[in-house]
Order: sequence, then C-alpha cells, then structure tokens
Amino acid sequence: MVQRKSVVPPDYLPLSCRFAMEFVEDVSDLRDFLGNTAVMRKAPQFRRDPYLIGVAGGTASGKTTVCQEIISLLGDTNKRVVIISQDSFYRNLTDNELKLAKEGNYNFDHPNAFDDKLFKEVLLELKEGRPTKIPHYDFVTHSRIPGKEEIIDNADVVLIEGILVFYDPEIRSLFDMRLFVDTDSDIRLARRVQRDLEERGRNIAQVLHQYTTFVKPAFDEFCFQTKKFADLIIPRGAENIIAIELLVQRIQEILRTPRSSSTSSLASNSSEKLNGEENNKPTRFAAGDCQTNGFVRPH
Ligand SMILES: Nc1ncnc2c1ncn2[C@@H]1O[C@H](COP(=O)(O)OP(=O)(O)O)[C@@H](O)[C@H]1O
Ligand SMILES: O=c1ccn([C@@H]2O[C@H](COP(=O)(O)O)[C@@H](O)[C@H]2O)c(=O)[nH]1
Repeated sequence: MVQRKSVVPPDYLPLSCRFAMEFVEDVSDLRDFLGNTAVMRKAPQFRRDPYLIGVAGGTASGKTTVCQEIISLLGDTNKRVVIISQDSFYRNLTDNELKLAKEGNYNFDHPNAFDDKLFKEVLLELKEGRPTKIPHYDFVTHSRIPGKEEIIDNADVVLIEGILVFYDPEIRSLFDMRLFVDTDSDIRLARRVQRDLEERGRNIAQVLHQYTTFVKPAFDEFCFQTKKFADLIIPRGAENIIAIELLVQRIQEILRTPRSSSTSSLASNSSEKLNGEENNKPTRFAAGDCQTNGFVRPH
C-alpha cells in the first residue's frame, strides 16, 4: 500500500509521474505504485517554489510587525517562512549624497533611492528557489554592511516588506499576494520619531525635518498611490488581529495547495494584464496529474 508521505526526491523517477514524490515512501513504493511497468529514466531535480508576499505601507506603519505576527500565528509548521526588507536594497551613496544623508537632506523615500536592479534579481532568484544573498543595511551609516549578507535557501513563503515594493511594475508582478498596511499618519510619525531616536541614531530636529521635507511628500506621491495594487489592505497594522488571522488562514490554505511556479507566474502575469491588479488563485494541477502536498516542481 502506498503511503502519502513527503520524501527526499530520488534521482530516478518516471516522467509520467513527476509529481509523485510526496505520495510515496521510497522508490520501491513508487515502483509498486506504478505496477513495476514504467520505464525509469533520469528526471529533473525537484524543488520547492517559494510563495512571495509583498507587504507595502508608509514608514512605521507596522509592516515588519505584521510580518512577524503572521509568522508567529503560522506557529509550528514544517514550512520555512522568512521576512526580507526592501531597505536592504538602498543604493550605495556617493560621498556627496552621504553628506546630505547625514544632515537629513537626502530623499530616502523616492523610488530612485533603491537599487531596483539588484532587488529584482534577488526576487527572481528567490522565486526560482535558488539560494539568495540578502544584503544587510545599516540605517546609522546609510550603507550596506559588507560581508553581513543573509543567505535564504529553501524558503516556502517569503514576506517582502517595504515602502515602495509595489512601485515598479515588474517587481510588483513578482508577488503572489500583495498586502498594504494602512496606519494613520500621526501614529506613524509618532512611532517613527521614537524609533529613529532610539534605533537609528537621529535627533528630533533631523527626524522632523526629513519627515516634512521628504518622507511625507514622497508617501503621498509614491507609496500611497500603490495601495490600489494590494489584494488586501490591513487597516491599523498589527493591531488588526482579525485581518491577520484571516490572512494566516489563507496562507495555511495556500501552503496546503499544490502549485507549480510556471503555472502560477503565468496566472499572476495574465491576471495583472487583464485587471491591472492581481487576483492570483492557488494553482491546481489538471485532473490526472499526480498531486503533491507542497510547492514541488521540476527544475
Ligand atoms: N500595533 C502597534 N502598537 C504599538 N507599536 C507598534 C505597533 N506596530 C508597530 N509598532 C512599533 O512601531 C515601530 C514601527 O513598526 P514597524 O513594524 O517596524 O514598521 P515598518 O516596518 O512599517 O517601518 C516599531 O518600533 C514597532 O515596535
Ligand atoms: O539610511 C536611511 C534609509 C532609510 N531611511 C528611512 O527609512 C524609511 C523606510 O523604512 P521603514 O522601516 O519602512 O520605516 C524611509 O521612510 C526612509 O526615510 C532613513 O531614514 N535612512
């Protein structure tokens, strides 16, 4: 009797049952399953296809806290869920830009402040399930810390948070789900002041000057405009436990649904073209395909 169990994929599998690995306990079970008649030939390697969730919202809206809450509520799962931040992809500054940044006179809230080329490359690598290096950004020195990269490998779900993660259409189209954390701007400013003084080495005059000169105008012009691309808006951020619980249920459902990256990205791109907004449903294999219990697909 073949048991439905997750296994490390064997090197040799019949092509007629490429998605059967998680149904069978080992290759001999697979042979029983196929009645010993299938021609065994070298099959492509299989790997997990990470589900990418973009989390946008203004500064200090609670994007990171919402992501942490999602992970905490997902609880004990055999899935690997990680958070990365768009802040890791701030551009390297010239000497003159660095001088301006230290005076609070550099616009870190404009889309040009980000290295979108690197951000895109990293998201594509993540989407393809390849081990990916994430730079570490230091808000005190306004620069990436050399040699402090984090490697992400084998993730099942990647939460990608940042003020402008939905700004670039190509980057936006890489997300399987898009969330927008919508928190009152007075509350955001209060949190930002406290955080920047405590954690980012700023003084109150700098924070308020940067906020009124760059942060608020750029939020209105760029970040807020991307709210329309969200599949789900979370008013009040992490306080909104009902929204987060519903979201967690949805993610759990998605994690249980078989899915192949090629079909899911096609669905994602075509729905964006049709609707201007993504309406991505978990992809199911056609009847007759062998279903797996996770995001497994051939290389
Ligand atoms: N619901 C909340 N209640 C109180 N403090 C919060 C709440 N959500 C976030 N914070 C605090 O506000 C600051 C900004 O939150 P964070 O999640 O880092 O925002 P973002 O990632 O959007 O910049 C942090 O110091 C965080 O602890
Ligand atoms: O060197 C820097 C880089 C960025 N900022 C500010 O950070 C926020 C984005 O981070 P959140 O965690 O989403 O708040 C952005 O508003 C920049 O103004 C900075 O001050 N210094």
